[in-house]
Amino acid sequence: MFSFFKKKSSTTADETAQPPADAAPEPSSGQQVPQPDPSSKGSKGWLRNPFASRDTADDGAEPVPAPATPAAHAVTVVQEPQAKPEAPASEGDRKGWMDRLKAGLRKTGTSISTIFTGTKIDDALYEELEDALLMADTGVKATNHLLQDLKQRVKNSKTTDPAAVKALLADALADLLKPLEKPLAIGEHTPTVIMVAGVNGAGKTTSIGKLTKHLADHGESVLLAAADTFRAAAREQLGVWATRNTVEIVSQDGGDPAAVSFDAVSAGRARGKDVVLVDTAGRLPTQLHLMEELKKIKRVVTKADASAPHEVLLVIDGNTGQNALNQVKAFDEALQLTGLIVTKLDGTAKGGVLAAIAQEKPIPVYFIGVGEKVEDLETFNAREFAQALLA
Ligand SMILES: Nc1nc2c(ncn2[C@@H]2O[C@H](COP(=O)(O)OP(=O)(O)OP(=O)(O)O)[C@@H](O)[C@H]2O)c(=O)[nH]1
Repeated sequence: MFSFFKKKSSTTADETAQPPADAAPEPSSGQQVPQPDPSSKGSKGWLRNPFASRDTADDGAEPVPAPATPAAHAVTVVQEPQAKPEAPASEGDRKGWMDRLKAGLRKTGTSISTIFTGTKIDDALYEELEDALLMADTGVKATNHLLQDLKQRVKNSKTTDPAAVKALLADALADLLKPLEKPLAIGEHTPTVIMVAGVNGAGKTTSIGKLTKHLADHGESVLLAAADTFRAAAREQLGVWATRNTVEIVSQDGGDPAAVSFDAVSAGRARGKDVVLVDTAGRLPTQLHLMEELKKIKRVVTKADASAPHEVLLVIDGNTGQNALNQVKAFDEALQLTGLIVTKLDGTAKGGVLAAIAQEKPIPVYFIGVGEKVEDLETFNAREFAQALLA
């Protein structure tokens, strides 16, 4: 069931001809780095990159962009995705995921579901529902929208059974969430560069790891950029995922995260990778200098590849409820987000935040996480989510 769309590459013959001459600078003397294996697709072990030693790393200046081939700047023609998700899931996978999703969302859903156990549809029921939705961090706007929509549906259906109202609420919720449903598309660009941001501990590295596994399992070549240069543990954590999935990683102790990102994207181009995933350090939107640093990473990625980043994802922790909506707004203003990953929906009573996002800042939710295991990250489906929430 985990899926992404593989678009046809719009890369021209010229683009694929040769990487820019300086896209793969030599490591500085003294640095111990293995050389990349050009035939690394499917090779064993991951290769520490030889690109992390650019002298642009710590001088504060933005790295000089690699001179791209003329064709690399050509306008890319978007081709229709081959509208079939990779790796259709078996029925067993699907059932397993729905069970995990239901179990994960139980805390949010229980308080809403119990409202429909009475015998009458009256003002008291709607008031209780309003409270429950607000408690689930659905937010005032989305709660009002859902109540209005639900009352209309109840009127149209002429039902007098509270249990039927629950099913109508699931429909209203699914319709509200529908605009958030969008698959991650890769393959239109080589590589597809995905930058990942979020506050500390939101689940960025874990989600990147899970995503890497899914992509690698589907034969996509992935290169990871450990652009969290502050925290050694974060780099190590990403390194573990790289090892586990036998993908390459560009990593550097300290230094400038923008330089690491530049090197990774340049390496990704030079080595013809399908996907480059850039893991950035956690930060709060109120830490303005760190938000400026994120903007710089994005600018510098564009210098390495004029069309990149192709996706800018924000990872949000579902437990943070309404605050997650504020994060979406703030990070979007800084980075112009293209998608979200919502983690830790397991065990939270605040799963309603997705409705608030749909109502106030409908940025696509590519994936949701309901646990720490690799199979606990899945594509977002509005109807499934609404059904699981009110199960
Ligand atoms: N329960 C649960 N835990 C999760 C989920 N996703 C991530 N985690 C856990 O959340 C914790 C933080 O995850 P990280 O991936 O390290 O978060 P991060 O955003 O990279 O953290 P920083 O690099 O410090 O900003 C880890 O213990 C993960 O196992 C999820 O969907 N559910």
